[in-house]
Amino acid sequence: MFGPNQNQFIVDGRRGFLPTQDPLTALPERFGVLEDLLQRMPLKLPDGSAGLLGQGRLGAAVDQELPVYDVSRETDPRLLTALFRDLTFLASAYLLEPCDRLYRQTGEYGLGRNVLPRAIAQPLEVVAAKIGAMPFMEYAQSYSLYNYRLRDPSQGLDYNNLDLVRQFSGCPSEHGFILVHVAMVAHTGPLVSSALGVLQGVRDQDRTAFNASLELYRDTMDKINQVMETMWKRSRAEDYMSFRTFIMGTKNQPMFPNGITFEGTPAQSNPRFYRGESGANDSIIPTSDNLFQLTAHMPNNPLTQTLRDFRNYRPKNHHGFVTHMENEANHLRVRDFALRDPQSTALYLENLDWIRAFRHRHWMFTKEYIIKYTSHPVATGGSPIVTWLPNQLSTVLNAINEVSAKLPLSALSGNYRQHIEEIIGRADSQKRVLQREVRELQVRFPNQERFQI
Ligand code: HEM
Repeated sequence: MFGPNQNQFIVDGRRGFLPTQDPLTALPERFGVLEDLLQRMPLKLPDGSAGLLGQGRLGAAVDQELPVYDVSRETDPRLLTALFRDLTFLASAYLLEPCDRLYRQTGEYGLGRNVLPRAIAQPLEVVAAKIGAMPFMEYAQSYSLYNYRLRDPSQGLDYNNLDLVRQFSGCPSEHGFILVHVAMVAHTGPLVSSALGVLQGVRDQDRTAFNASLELYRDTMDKINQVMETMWKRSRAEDYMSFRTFIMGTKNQPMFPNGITFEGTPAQSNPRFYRGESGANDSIIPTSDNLFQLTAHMPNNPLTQTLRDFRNYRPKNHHGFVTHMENEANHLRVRDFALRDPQSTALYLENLDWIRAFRHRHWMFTKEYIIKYTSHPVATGGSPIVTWLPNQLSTVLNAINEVSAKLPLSALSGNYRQHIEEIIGRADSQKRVLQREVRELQVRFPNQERFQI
């Protein structure tokens, strides 16, 4: 177990990056008005009628109905995380409701509300401080990993047994989008244990144990990628823009040129700028980047600084684990240890290939779900839409190229050698395609931060 404390997110070989207990799905009665507003909030309600967002009445309903809850005496970590989830959902709906309405009429976002009212701001600030989060919607503790319920509690965390707790839109594609993330993260127990095993293998200079952990990491990444592939059918590309507005942040976003203020809080006059909800706050890829020392090979540019900034938007223990991976892998020189043996080098390459597969599929998602439909230049997390993801994808492609140059292919046997050759060839051709795509997209999105692939 890594970093035990009161937090709902522990990081261990059992639950991986999921919360240690399944989320609290409804608030206690004393928070009845908040629960009721959230039930009435979605664009479309389960009976097909328009909810508060669908009627454009969410802001007014919050202003008229929501009391200023005193949460200062709440100590139950499960309730605190549920309150954080629920207040951040309401905050984002409140701030972005005007953008959603305008986007649906004109395709433009206009301006969001720039003041978070006291009834949301005050308890949110308190709850966020208690769980060690920024007071804004995030991937793990609100939108995604703390937003599922088990249909049948006696069954496991399979996608078909999952349902949402909170939603903005209420459409099936929103359900699929969020829960595919959860179903992927449900496989991260072995990812965490094998990552620790890789480090231990180097520490003990135990080649057999090192290779066995690399194999488990590879096989787990394979499973995670298989679940990721189901996104295409579980969340339709043409629906994504209809619920994406609500997960935008206030940092680098033209809808919030002066940030937002939190009414009735000690720092009320300070404008706040927060990154929006994004899969970039998931910990699978940062763990992989760090374990395989890819982060150390990222170019020194503003895009890589953005990658670092994203790492602050996650539960404290996720952050601690990801940082531990980076420090230990660099200290132990995982890559050098792998390169001293052909079998380890091949396994290391296979792992790089799964990171490539993840990022390549992800780049396809971004083109098909977003870039096809909008010229808005900033992604929900505040990164430039056409250059940030390629910055990292090209780092992986380059690493495959560099590592493969050091692998004596003749040391590998028949079919396995062929498999590794395919990995090398694919990375090479994807790099050329990516170079061309980014060049072309930069014409349509001229002000993106530039970089060299
Ligand atoms: C329709 C599906 C998806 C779309 C359109 C999408 C879109 C994006 C975009 C635009 C970014 C850029 C960061 C930002 O928000 O500013 C991003 C980052 C990221 N997303 Fe997604 N995403 C999708 C699904 C997923 C899934 C299922 C995962 C699984 C955990 C995921 C994990 C990530 C990661 C790890 C990053 C950072 C990538 C990197 O470090 O290179 N995404 N996503």
